[in-house]
Amino acid sequence: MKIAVIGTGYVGLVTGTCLAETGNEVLCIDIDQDKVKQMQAGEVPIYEPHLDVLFERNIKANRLKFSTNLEEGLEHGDIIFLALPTPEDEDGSADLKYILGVADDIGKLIKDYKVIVDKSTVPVGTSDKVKAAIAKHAKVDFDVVSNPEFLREGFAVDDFLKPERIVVGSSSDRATALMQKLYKPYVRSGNPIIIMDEKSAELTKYASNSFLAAKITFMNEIANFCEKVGADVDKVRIGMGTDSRIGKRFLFPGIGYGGSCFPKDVKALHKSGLDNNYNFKILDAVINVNARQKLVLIPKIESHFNNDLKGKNIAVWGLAFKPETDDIREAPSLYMIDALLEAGCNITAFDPEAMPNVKRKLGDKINFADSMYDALKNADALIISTEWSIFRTPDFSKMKTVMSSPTIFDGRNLYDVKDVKNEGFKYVSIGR
Ligand SMILES: NC(=O)c1ccc[n+]([C@@H]2O[C@H](COP(=O)([O-])OP(=O)(O)OC[C@H]3O[C@@H](n4cnc5c(N)ncnc54)[C@H](O)[C@@H]3O)[C@@H](O)[C@H]2O)c1
Ligand SMILES: O=c1ccn([C@@H]2O[C@H](COP(=O)(O)OP(=O)(O)O[C@H]3O[C@H](CO)[C@@H](O)[C@H](O)[C@H]3O)[C@@H](O)[C@H]2O)c(=O)[nH]1
Repeated sequence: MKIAVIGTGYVGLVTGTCLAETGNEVLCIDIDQDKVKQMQAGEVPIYEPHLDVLFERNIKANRLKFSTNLEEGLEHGDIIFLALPTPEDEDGSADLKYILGVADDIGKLIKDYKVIVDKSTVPVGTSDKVKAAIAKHAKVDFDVVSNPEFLREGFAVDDFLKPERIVVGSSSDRATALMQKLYKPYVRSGNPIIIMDEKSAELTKYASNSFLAAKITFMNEIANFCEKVGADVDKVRIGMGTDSRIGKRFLFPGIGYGGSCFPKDVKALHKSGLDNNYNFKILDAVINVNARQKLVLIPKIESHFNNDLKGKNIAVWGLAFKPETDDIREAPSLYMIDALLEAGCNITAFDPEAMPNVKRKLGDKINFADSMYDALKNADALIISTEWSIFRTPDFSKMKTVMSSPTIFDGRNLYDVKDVKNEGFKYVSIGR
C-alpha cells in the first residue's frame, strides 16, 4: 500500500519504517528541513534501538523516502498518518495547533479519496475537529480514523511490529477495511485489532497512560510509606505483583514518571474532564504526587550534607527519562539538577545517549563526563537517576577510589542494600 506519514519524531519515524518493513511504500514528511536532509542522507535522527537496521534496509529497498513537501505526501499516500506533536498547552490541555494546522493544509491539497489516520495522542472529539478542518476546503470524499499509538520509547520497533493490540476508531467501513488490511501482518500472533468509534479510541489512549501513571504513583506512595514504617518496598512489590489481577509490571517505585507522554497526557485528561464538567480527582492526586516524587531525593541529600550543599560536587548517572532512549523530556534528572544547581552544587553527569540533548538545554551549567567513572572524580555523592544496564553492576572498589566520599543516592533501587553497605558506601534508595 502507499502510505504517507506526516511528522517523523519517535512515533512517525518508527511507524513509517515499520510500515515499509512489511512491503508498503512509505513517504515520510517533516517540516524540519535539517532532519529531512539527515534522513535522506541515511542517518537516523533519534536513538531508538533496532531502528537503524530497518531504516537502512527499507531505504535501500526504495520503500522508505523523506520529504518536506506535504503536497507530495498527499499525492503519494492512500493512507495519511498524522504523527504530529500534541504538547502541553499553558492550561494543561493538549495543544492541537500542529494537528489542526496540517488538517487545514490537507483540506486545501486533497484531490481524491484518502484515509487520514490520527496517530498522535489527542483529546476526545479531535477526530471531529480534524474532519471539520479538512472539510472546510476539501471537494472530495475522505475519512478520518483515530489510531492511537501505544509504543514505548526504547522498545518502539518491537512494540510496533508485535503490538499487544491495535486500536482503530472509525465509523467508515471503507476506512476500517483499509486499516485492517494494512495491519494484518502485525497481528499474526492472534493479538487483536480492536475496532471502535473514534471517541472511544481517543479516550482509550489517555485512559491507558493515565492508568499506568497512577499505578506507578501508587507504588511511589507505598515506597514513601515504607520508609516511614521500616518496610521494604521491593518485598511489597513482589508480594503484590504475584497477584495476577495486579501484575508484576509498572510497579517499580522511583523518582516519578517522566517522558514525553505520561506527564502531558495525565494533565490533558484531567483538563478534558474539567472542560466536560468532570473533576478527575484521582488524576489531580497523580499529578501532584508525581511532581513531589521527582524531587524526593533532594531532602535526603540535604539532610546528608546538613543542609549545606554549596560547593558540593555531585555526580549524576543517567539523564534520559528512562533507559534505552536519548529523550530527556520531563526527565526527573533535570528537575533534580535544577534544584541542586540552585543550592550551589557542581554537577558532573554521564549518560550513554542523552548527553547531547542535555548539553543543548543546559549548556555549560553542568559538566559532562566521558565515562561513568570519570563522572565520579572528586564527587561528594552520586545520584542515580536512570537505570541504564551499565550502571547495574559497577566496580564499587573503583568508585570508592575516585569519589571524595562513598555516598550513593539511588533513585532507581539498582542495588541490594546490604551489598552496597558492605562495600563501604552510604546508600540511600527509595522505600527501603
Ligand atoms: N514518543 C512516544 O513514545 C509516543 C508514543 C505514543 C504516542 N505518542 C504521541 O505521538 C505524537 C507524536 O509524538 P513524538 O514523540 O513522535 O513527537 P516528536 O516531537 O518526537 O516528533 C514530532 C515531529 O513532527 C514534526 N512536525 C511538527 N510540525 C509539523 C508539520 N506541520 N508538518 C510536518 N511535520 C511536523 C516535528 O518536526 C517532529 O519531527 C504525540 O501526540 C505523542 O503524544 C508518542
Ligand atoms: O514501573 C515503572 C515503570 C515506568 N516508570 C517510569 O514511567 C515513565 C514512562 O515509562 P514507559 O511507559 O516505559 O515509557 P514511555 O516511552 O513514556 O511509554 C509510555 O508512553 C507512551 C506514549 O504515550 C505510550 O505509547 C506507552 O504505551 C507508555 O508506556 C518513565 O519515566 C519510567 O521511568 C516507573 O517509574 N516505574
